[in-house]
Amino acid sequence: MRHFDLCIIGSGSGNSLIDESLDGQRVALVEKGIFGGTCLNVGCIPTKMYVHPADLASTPERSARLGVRLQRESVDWVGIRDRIFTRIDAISAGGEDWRRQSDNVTLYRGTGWFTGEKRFAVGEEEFTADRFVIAAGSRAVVPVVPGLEQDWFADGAARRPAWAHTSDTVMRIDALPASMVVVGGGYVAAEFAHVFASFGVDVTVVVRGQRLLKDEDEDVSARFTELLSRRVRLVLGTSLAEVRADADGRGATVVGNDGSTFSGELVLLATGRTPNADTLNLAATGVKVDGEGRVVVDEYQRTSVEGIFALGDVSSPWQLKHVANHEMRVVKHNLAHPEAMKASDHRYVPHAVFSEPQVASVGLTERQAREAGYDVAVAHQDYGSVAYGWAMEDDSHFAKLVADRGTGRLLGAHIIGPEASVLLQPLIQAMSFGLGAREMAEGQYWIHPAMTELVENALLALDM
Ligand SMILES: Cc1cc2nc3c(=O)[nH]c(=O)nc-3n(C[C@H](O)[C@H](O)[C@H](O)COP(=O)(O)OP(=O)(O)OC[C@H]3O[C@@H](n4cnc5c(N)ncnc54)[C@H](O)[C@@H]3O)c2cc1C
Ligand SMILES: NC(=O)c1ccc[n+]([C@@H]2O[C@H](COP(=O)([O-])OP(=O)(O)OC[C@H]3O[C@@H](n4cnc5c(N)ncnc54)[C@H](O)[C@@H]3O)[C@@H](O)[C@H]2O)c1
Repeated sequence: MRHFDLCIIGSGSGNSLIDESLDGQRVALVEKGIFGGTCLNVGCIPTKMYVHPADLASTPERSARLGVRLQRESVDWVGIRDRIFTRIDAISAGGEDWRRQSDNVTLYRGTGWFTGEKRFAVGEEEFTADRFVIAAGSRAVVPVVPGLEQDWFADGAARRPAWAHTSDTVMRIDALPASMVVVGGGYVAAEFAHVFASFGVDVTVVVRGQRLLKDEDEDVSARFTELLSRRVRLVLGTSLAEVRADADGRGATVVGNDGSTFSGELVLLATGRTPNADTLNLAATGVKVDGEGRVVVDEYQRTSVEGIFALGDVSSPWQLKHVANHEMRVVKHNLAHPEAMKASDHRYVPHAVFSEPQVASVGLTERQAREAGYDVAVAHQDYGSVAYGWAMEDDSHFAKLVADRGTGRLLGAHIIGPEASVLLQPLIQAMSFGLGAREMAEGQYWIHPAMTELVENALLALDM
């Protein structure tokens, strides 16, 4: 049986582990799907390559109130799609070729699973390795309701009806549908609702709760829900009970728990992602999994088995690429320096939702801070209160800061509005490096009249 020094399962963030620090080691890299993983092929990168044209396509909606009347003439879906995937597919193929050519890496293409203690199989081949890194990611969850078959969405499935999609397939459709129903109220629903509504599709979003982006600070989530409802048909408080394919096969009808029905040429299931840990037969090698289906890791990304690490969506409660990348760098260090391991830093993990409007957030919401017992100061600053916001005639967006009067430091920062993901970054920096809110506001120049004055004024508005 073949033996490796290291086996990496998953070519997303796992592929980035391989560099000159592994020269001279025999490495097995196992990948069952498109080379390069979720972010590159079906996640962050293509979605944002659609979001930017969508921002442009929706400009007429925003510019008219400033006296600039524009018209969206047309959206060349096929042109946009092919531009995006010609670029991405080439990166994926190039990355795969590069790995095939490396002297010390053996690329296994297929689904792998553990067959024993540090023993692994891919198809007919079985091998052992001294060390493993489990970087197998997550997959879209398909609700178990009548009318949806789980098999349609399995790897390489051919039977899926043309109307049924998850984020894995919806970006490659042949033509824009006239109408679509999005099920879910999280990141994927928010981003694709923006993309398709901007491109002229009649979008209905069906959410089981009362708000979209329910894990955001309540003020942000409430404002986002209100603003998106101006752009799409938003149906709140309705659980998915059934999906009925239309008789002519050209669409489907989503049925809510109260019997309400919503029809679309396309149905996008945006109902979360689950770790792929359950597909790896981890019990055979003794790696523990928690109640949420995630591989259990400690702060050094070590699993319950010595020499087996895990990183990214398969083990992390944050299903975010910057978290997977951070954990990958930690694992890379810990593989090379077992005597001086580094811990992952999950203190201030930010995220952004690239919808219209954008939302970005880090740290505690106001409710979480109060429940944790802090002496909480809160500042709420409207975009429209600073000079650049006047230029935009903004009346919808804001930044909200949550701080601890005890230490003078920020506990959380939440922004909804244009470039929220960029405006948040200095606040992430302040929290990460322990900079006090007042010091941050007063200890530097803020360019006038840039939008960053929103952050300056929010900091100054904290009553501390
Ligand atoms: C639509 C969408 C948009 C997103 N946008 C953003 C964003 O804007 N910003 C952000 O931070 N995050 C975003 N994410 C999340 C981000 O893509 C993930 O957090 C990240 O890609 C996870 O990386 P990973 O390395 O853990 O897993 P992956 O990149 O998924 O890699 C895991 C790999 O393992 C392979 N694999 C799994 N099981 C096996 C097996 N048994 N045998 C062989 N191979 C196996 C899979 O095929 C896959 O290629 C988005 C996700 C989606 C779905
Ligand atoms: N910009 C980004 O960083 C970005 C973008 C897209 C995805 N992602 C990552 O991918 C993950 C998956 O995104 P997502 O939007 O699918 O998940 P999510 O967890 O953000 O949202 C899932 C939504 O589906 C609803 N839901 C779940 N089960 C349901 C059911 N049976 N019936 C009806 N509704 C149901 C939930 O209430 C929630 O509104 C995110 O958690 C995020 O980490 C990140």
